[in-house]
Parts: sequence; C-alpha cells; structure tokens
Amino acid sequence: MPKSILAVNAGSSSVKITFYTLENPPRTIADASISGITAPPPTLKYQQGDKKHQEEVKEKLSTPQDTFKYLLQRCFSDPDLSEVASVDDLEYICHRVVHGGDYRDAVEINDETLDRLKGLEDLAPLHNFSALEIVRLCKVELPKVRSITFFDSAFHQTIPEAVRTYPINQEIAKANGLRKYGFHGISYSFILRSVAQFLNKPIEKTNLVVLHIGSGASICAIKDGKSVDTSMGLTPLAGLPGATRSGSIDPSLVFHYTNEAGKLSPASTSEMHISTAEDILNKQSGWKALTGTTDFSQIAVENPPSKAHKLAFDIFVDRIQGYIGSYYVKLNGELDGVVFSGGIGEKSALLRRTLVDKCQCLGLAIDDVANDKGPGDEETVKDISKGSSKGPRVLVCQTNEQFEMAYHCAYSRS
Ligand SMILES: Nc1ncnc2c1ncn2[C@@H]1O[C@H](COP(=O)(O)OP(=O)(O)O)[C@@H](O)[C@H]1O
Ligand SMILES: CC(=O)OP(=O)(O)O
Ligand SMILES: [Mg+2]
Repeated sequence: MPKSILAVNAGSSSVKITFYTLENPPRTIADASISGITAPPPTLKYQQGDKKHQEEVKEKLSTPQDTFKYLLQRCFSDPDLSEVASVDDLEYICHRVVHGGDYRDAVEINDETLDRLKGLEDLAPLHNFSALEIVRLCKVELPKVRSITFFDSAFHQTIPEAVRTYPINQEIAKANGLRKYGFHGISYSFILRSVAQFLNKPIEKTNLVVLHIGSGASICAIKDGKSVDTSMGLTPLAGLPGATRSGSIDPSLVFHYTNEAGKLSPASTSEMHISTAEDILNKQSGWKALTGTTDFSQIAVENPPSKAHKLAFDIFVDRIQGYIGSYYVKLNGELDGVVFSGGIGEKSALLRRTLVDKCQCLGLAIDDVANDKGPGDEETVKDISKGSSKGPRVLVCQTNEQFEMAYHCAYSRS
C-alpha cells in the first residue's frame, strides 16, 4: 500500500489535519479539524470524498496533544477510509510552526533540531506552543514516521534589512533576535504560486499585495516573487487587528492599561512564560473586545447589529487601506494584483467591495456580480476585477496551508 502524508495545522484555538497521497502533486484523502478549543464546545468537522460531517465534541480536550490524538483516532477508525487506517500508512507528518526564527527552510525533526526549536518557543510561546506539543508527541508515539516542521516566518527571510530592523539598541536586538520576522508565509507561498500560475506569469516576475485575513490577519508586499514587507513583526501581534488581537498600538499603551501588565499571566505554566500584557493584547482584544464576538461574519454585514460592530468593521478597513497604500508605493505602483485570502478575505464580499472602493485612486475596480458570487469550491483563484479595469487585478485565492506543506514534502522527495 502506498504511504501517505499527514499535514497538521495547530493554532491557538483550532487543530486541522489533512491526509494526502504521497505523490506530486499530492491528492487529498481526508480532512478533519476541531475548532473552538478556547471557546467550548469544540466542533469537529470531517470530510472524506463526498462525505461531510460536523458535530459537537463531547470529550474533554484540554491540550493540543489530546485534540490531535482525538482527530487521528477519528480518521483511523473510519471504515470508509482504507488509505489511512493506522500509523503504518504514514510516511511523513508536516507540522505548521508559526515562528521559525532564522530558519529559511523546513526542518526534519531529530533530537538536535527539536532542541533548537525549543529556543524558538521562548520567542513565541503563544504561537509555537500547540504545534511543538504535537511535534513532541509524534516523536515519542509515532517514532517511525518522519516529522518535518514548516515555518510561517521562512517566506519573509527576503525582507530587506531596513524593513526588518527595529530602531533600538542593535546589540540587544541581535542578542535577543528582536526583529521583524513576519508570518502566514506558508499561506503566502501557496498564494504566490497559485496566482502566478493563474496570471500565466513566472513567479520571479510576479508583484502582488496579498491579504491573509482570518482570525489572525496580515498583509504582504511581494516584489519579483519575494516578500519585501509584511505587517506582522517580531510576533503575530503587530500590524492588523484580528479576532482577539489588538494589532499595532502605541507600545506605551501597555504601561497605562494596568499596573499588573508586566506580571506573568495566570495562564502561564512552566512551559509558557507569558505576561498579562501579552495575554490581553493577544487574547482579549480585537473583535472580541470591541463587539463580544470573534466571528467576523457577524460584523461584516450591511446592517450591523450595533455601533460597536460598525466601528470594528471600519477599524479593520482603515488599517488594511493604510497598508495597501503603503505597499502600493513600496512596489512603485507596479503590481499585478491585490489578492484577498483567509476566512474573511475569501468569504466577505462586503469587505472586499468596501476596500476596493476606498482604493479606487490606485486603479482598483471590482465586478459586483463576480465579487458577490465569490470563488466556487474547486476554484483556487478567481478574478473579481471589473472587465474594463486597466489597473491591478483584484483576485480572491482560497489558500491552503496544509496542501502547501504536503506539496513541498512530496516535491523535495521526488
Ligand atoms: N462570510 C464571512 N464573512 C466574514 N467573515 C467570515 C465569513 N466566514 C468566516 N469568516 C471569518 O473567518 C474566520 C476564520 O478564518 P480562517 O482563515 O479560516 O481562520 P484561522 O485564522 O483560524 O485559520 C472566522 O473567525 C470568521 O471571523
Ligand atoms: C500567524 C497567525 O496569526 O496565524 P493564525 O492566523 O492561524 O492565527
Ligand atoms: Mg490561519
């Protein structure tokens, strides 16, 4: 029986796993995810072929490891899923790790690399913890399967020095790795390849402004197929606001918010040393703080249910508009397209229309019918620009981080 690839995408509030055939390009075998881990009850979504299923999870899943094991067991026990019935059917496990420090490429897990990754956990405990817990579990419990970690930050290693450097004491900055790293790079890599192919252009000649906007949101300027700037920074907190994140604020706000801000958060454990300020700005801000919901589909509506919902929408539009303007200038106005992706970018026609209207001066124009319809299930990239538009294309791309990891895993093997 041919072996397969398992791709794991562990976030702070969800764990998604997808099985692929080990061929180039890989083919999806089955897909399972659990979301709402931090806002119970968690929900399981499962898809295998035409079979789609969703249910509330009754079991208590208190750790990322429990969640991962539950998902794995769920897939292995499906009698219709003969291609992956046990760990013996797996050749590789690809893990999405958000913060990869100075790593430029994916890394195979062994004792030495796992030790180096431990160092990164200190730089980004909030974002790497879940993924690395699962990496450790796989090493112990699935020792015969090769684990490869892919980093969100690797795509942004091309960002020039003046863009990635913070104007602080450089000795301290270098000793502590304090610089802009940028994230969502696995997604940007998928989007770049898909959009270049769609536009029939070589990747190295493709210039884009890409929005990856989901519960975490960022934007990236791509020049000649390389990231030249992105809105997230040392951590995924910088830049755009998100479901529970403030995005960029005046750093001094931390000192005025509460005099407890510098202390360790009650949620900190021996493995996760996070301060109250980090906890507040990462987990208790954004849409949740403004409106009470983390679900942007309740905010991006023609008639918002409250002034707070309208304000949250307007804040998001304002911040994104600012970045599009800035990146348009950084790319010297020579861009092939503006790309919307991530849960909000792919699904909210209202947000896309509002933003494109606000960026008319850059030559962006949208076809309302194509925009309202959005991409079909099987459509990776859709052009929603107005037919007569001479400006940059406006595109929607249904991103797929799990596929991107499996693709590189299969490609580097062949
Ligand atoms: N129709 C919609 N309109 C606006 N936002 C939506 C819509 N559907 C989903 N979303 C938003 O997309 C988010 C999920 O984005 P996604 O990129 O899948 O998440 P994650 O960042 O967790 O990977 C949801 O939290 C929700 O806010
Ligand atoms: C980097 C990051 O913010 O990831 P996510 O959008 O999955 O939370
Ligand atoms: Mg995501």
